Amino acid sequence: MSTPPDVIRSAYTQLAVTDLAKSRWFWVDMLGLHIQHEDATTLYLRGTDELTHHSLVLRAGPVAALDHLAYRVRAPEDVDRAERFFTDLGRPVRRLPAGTGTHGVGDAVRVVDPLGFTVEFFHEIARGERLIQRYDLHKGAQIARLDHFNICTPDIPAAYDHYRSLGFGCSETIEGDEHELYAAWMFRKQTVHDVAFTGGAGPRLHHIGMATHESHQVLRTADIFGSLGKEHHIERGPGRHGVSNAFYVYLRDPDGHRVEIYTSDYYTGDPDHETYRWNVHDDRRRDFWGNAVIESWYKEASPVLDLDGRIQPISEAALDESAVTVGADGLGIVEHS
Ligand SMILES: O=S(=O)(O)c1ccc(O)c(O)c1
Ligand SMILES: [Ca+2]
Ligand SMILES: [Fe+2]
Repeated sequence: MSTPPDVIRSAYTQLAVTDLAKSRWFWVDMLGLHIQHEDATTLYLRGTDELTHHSLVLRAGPVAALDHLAYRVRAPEDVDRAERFFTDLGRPVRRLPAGTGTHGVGDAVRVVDPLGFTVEFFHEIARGERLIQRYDLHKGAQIARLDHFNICTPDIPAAYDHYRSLGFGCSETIEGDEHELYAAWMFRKQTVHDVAFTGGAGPRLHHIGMATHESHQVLRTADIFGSLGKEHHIERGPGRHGVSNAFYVYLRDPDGHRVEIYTSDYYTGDPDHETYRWNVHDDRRRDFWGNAVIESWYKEASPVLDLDGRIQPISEAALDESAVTVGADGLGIVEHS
């Protein structure tokens, strides 16, 4: 296997949206993302702490779908490494020299990875002016930055193996009594995850996680949607995660794309960082206070496009976490002293 690219972090998501004006209302007016650039068909957005051009691209299209995920790599040579790595895997690969891909991004390569997701690897990207202390421009959810991608895939062990081959660490897992893998959180930057896997039919995008600095911004997000009678966009939470320990709320945008407003996870940067493993019967794993996970959160997700913009066919999952029940007493089977 050839040398993998040196991935720094999850960097941006490009979504296809069916009504750019409605998406602008949700992502800019309500969530407060900063418009770095826009044209008739596309919005380029970023959070207050982000110094690169964008972390979310919304492009008008006929079908709501994930166009591609994008990871930033450490050096220009890592774009070549990515091209070679996925070519050697026999995967579809398309080089996008500077000026031919996403506005603001330089030389890049897009691949369809072994899980069926269209993924871009780039190094060069235009800079954005520093908004970190422009509190006068921090609006809505006051999102600081993109934190992670969460993808639905039917074969969690295969997803784990693929991302391990790209040098990702594993911070936490959800496992069955026989250690079958239901979910995993994997990282390159030194926090809980850049990517996580939710078991289910796939390839589909489960959600993008956007980080705020404080839990009061998560609560404020829910309050803003409630204030405007738009509470139907709130799908799950606010609450405290077991996995990651983050405080969260999940929203659905006008196309049904899921976004998580997420804050306060933890450092994972030491070389001997150990994976924390949850039992699938522990009902604190996904919500630390034992609140149930709404069915739509397990079942609904966005389809993904291939390199030519066609919807990728999906395969059904072998394991279904939502079908796993906790103990009869309502307590997690894993008894805690
Ligand atoms: O619900 S989980 O606690 O498993 C969870 C943890 C971290 C996340 O980013 C997430 O989306 C979900
Ligand atoms: Ca319980
Ligand atoms: Fe998440």
